[in-house]
Amino acid sequence: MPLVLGVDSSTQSTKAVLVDADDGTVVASRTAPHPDGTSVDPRAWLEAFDAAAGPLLPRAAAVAVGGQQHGMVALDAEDAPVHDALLWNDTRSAAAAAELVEEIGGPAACAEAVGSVLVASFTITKLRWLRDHEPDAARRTTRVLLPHDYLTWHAGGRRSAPATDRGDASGTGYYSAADGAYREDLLERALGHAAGLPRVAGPNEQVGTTEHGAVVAPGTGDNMAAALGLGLGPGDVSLSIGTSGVAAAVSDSPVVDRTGVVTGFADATGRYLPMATTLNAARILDLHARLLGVDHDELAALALDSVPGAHGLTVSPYYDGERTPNRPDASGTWAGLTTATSRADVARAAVEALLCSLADALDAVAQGLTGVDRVLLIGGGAKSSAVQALAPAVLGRDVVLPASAEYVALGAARQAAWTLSGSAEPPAWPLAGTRVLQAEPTPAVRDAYAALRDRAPALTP
Ligand SMILES: Nc1ncnc2c1ncn2[C@@H]1O[C@H](COP(=O)(O)OP(=O)(O)O)[C@@H](O)[C@H]1O
Ligand SMILES: O=C(CO)[C@@H](O)[C@H](O)COP(=O)(O)O
Repeated sequence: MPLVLGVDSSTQSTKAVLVDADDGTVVASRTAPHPDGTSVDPRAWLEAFDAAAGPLLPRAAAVAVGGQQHGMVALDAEDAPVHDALLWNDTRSAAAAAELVEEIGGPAACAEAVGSVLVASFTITKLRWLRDHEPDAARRTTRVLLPHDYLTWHAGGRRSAPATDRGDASGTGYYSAADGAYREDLLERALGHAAGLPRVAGPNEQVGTTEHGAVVAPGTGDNMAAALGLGLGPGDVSLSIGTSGVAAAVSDSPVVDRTGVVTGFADATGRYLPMATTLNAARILDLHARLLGVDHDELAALALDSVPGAHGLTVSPYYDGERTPNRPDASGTWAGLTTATSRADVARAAVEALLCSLADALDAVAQGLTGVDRVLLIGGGAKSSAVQALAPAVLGRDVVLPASAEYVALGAARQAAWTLSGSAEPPAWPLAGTRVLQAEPTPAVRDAYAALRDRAPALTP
């Protein structure tokens, strides 16, 4: 029974799981926090990787990293960062995104070229921002990596050339998943000059070796790793409540959404991963808990003490700007407060707003599918008993709750086991301990949310 290590370097922390390659049983796990903020010195992720994964690495025969998508790791000729990495949720490049979409020929042409209509999350928009706002740093940029590429290179001691995979590459804005090729012309247009890019490895191709002789697998974006960890199949949609809220499904053919709501990413196995992503998710609950002076369990208990619709309190939860809908400059709005509004209502409104926002993302992804058989709920926010209780009510359908686990790290581990085995398919690890959540639908909650959401028109991408 060889052991394999899966690492999730997501927005808020690094999680590492050491797993039995034969059946996916977790034998050890560790975590390390990341700095707060929407721009981060990427070397902080290397430190978090060393703290979380370092002690487990000597026991692993293979390792893979799933990383938060899109982050801009711009390196100079000595491979030192020229600037803090702007993360997927940093909206300062919103104007650059609009500019690039226009230069590429408009939303439809952009979706055709790179699979998605660019918004501020995409790496390419951050490079344009760098060119315009930090020209010296832009001039010194000789190589551009994504967070998972940077960490994968680190795991292999930088002894092999940097590599990426088509899943994470598909979120850059300078890679076409449909064509399986970089659009270096677009990168050059954004940054002002050419820069080195990691080679795009195959889904289970070895890209390096650790100092202990373990196989380094290509890794992927965190959402692609989650799909692999869940074993997402046709008819499945995953809903992840992490820092971002994500609805994702696997598809055999590329998806091109000219409205820009669904991004046409690639998955980690050679297929595609249409997704809709919100910028505000678990942190909606964090904020309301902080304002109420309670922890997450108390927030959930309070929320369950209120009623559907929170006695008229509706929240537009776009606290940190939003991406679905595309409102990078938005902030949060509370509507329907009265002197009778209770703490329980404030908690309830947060959970309902989070779920309504995810329901919009789910609807957008479902539109491109022939049908949705299962909705699977994962991520830190899915641990909330109020989220679990209210999800089927707000979504108006049964929801599958897999056993609480780090599915991004597990997906990375599964890729590591696949790379180690050299077999044609990833190992078949069971998805044990799932529960089906059911509740009476509460459509009025979504109606109230939609009315508040639509008071301000969305920006056209
Ligand atoms: N029991 C809980 N109820 C609600 N939210 C929770 C709970 N446990 C953790 N969280 C929230 O989940 C988030 C972390 O989720 P995670 O999926 O690890 O995020 P990311 O992958 O973006 O780093 C944090 O914002 C945290 O406060
Ligand atoms: O930008 C996206 C997807 O396009 C985000 O989903 C990031 O990949 C960050 O993920 P989490 O840290 O929330 O898991």
